[in-house]
Amino acid sequence: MQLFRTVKDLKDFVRTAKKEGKTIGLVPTMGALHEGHASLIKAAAKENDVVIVSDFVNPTQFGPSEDYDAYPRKLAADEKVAEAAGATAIFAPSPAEMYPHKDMTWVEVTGNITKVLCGRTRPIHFRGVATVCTKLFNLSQADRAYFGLKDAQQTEVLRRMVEDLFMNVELRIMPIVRESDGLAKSSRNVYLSPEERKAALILSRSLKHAKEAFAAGERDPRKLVDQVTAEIRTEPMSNIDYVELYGMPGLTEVTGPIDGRVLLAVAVKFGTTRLIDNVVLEG
Ligand SMILES: Nc1ncnc2c1ncn2[C@@H]1O[C@H](COP(=O)(O)OP(=O)(O)OP(=O)(O)O)[C@@H](O)[C@H]1O
Ligand SMILES: CC(C)(CO)[C@@H](O)C(=O)[O-]
Ligand code: BAL
Repeated sequence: MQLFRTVKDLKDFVRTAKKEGKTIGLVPTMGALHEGHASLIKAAAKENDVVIVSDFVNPTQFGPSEDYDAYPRKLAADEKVAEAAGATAIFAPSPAEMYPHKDMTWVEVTGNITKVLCGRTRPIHFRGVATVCTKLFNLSQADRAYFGLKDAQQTEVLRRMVEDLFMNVELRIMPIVRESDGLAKSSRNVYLSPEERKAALILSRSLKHAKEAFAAGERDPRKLVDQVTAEIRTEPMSNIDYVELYGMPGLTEVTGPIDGRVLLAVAVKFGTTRLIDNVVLEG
């Protein structure tokens, strides 16, 4: 597996791969790779000749009081995980490589999809994600790009961007990988104290109960949301940011399903760590 630190080196690699008629899969990440990322890399390796993993903590998607500085950076370990999962190359640029000019060119998806849910507390977040993903799609010339459904709103924002800008990349959305006790794998889990880690299990547990209620016939969005909210509140260490449904009329301004799915999504803080999770109810 090759490591590229510069835009030029990545471009040279991509040019050669394209000349050889190879298909390219891109897995955008912020590093600190875990089994969730590995599942995306494995899927990409199955479907493409070449797999490029980007490993870049993107400054433009963090708000001023967020965890950009604290975010874990582990390139040496990431190289091992990426290679074992089947990556051909890892692209780990500096912020100056990715953002060479002070005067920025932004890509911004407007409308409710970027303003609700995570957009309420992270108002500049999706502009940073859309901008960096556009750069990564252009640099990698990927045929397919792989994202996790854990960041469900992100997948919907990117789907709209790709559609609106006629980008030549197919988005492949993969299921959430969990710890054996149910906690969704996340690079931010390392911030949790042992007590917070235990408390955080309320997310997957309450979502599982909502799925059971939906399977038993519950179709009132308010009741499903209230059920999850009430269960999360039984955990004293939790501090709810949102509990919302996607793709079901009645409760949220986000219209339309995500990738054809009805999802119940949550964002909850445990201490200073904000975790997100969701469950597919239908689709
Ligand atoms: N548990 C998981 N299962 C499947 N995909 C995942 C999982 N965790 C992250 N991903 C996906 O990996 C990609 C890169 O995510 P990122 O590097 O931000 O990791 P993360 O663990 O989600 O970190 P963070 O906790 O900061 O959100 C995204 O498409 C994300 O949805
Ligand atoms: C897609 C992404 C790598 C863009 O920085 C990031 O938002 C993430 O890790 O989900
Ligand atoms: N996985 C989303 C990256 C972020 O929270 O900034």
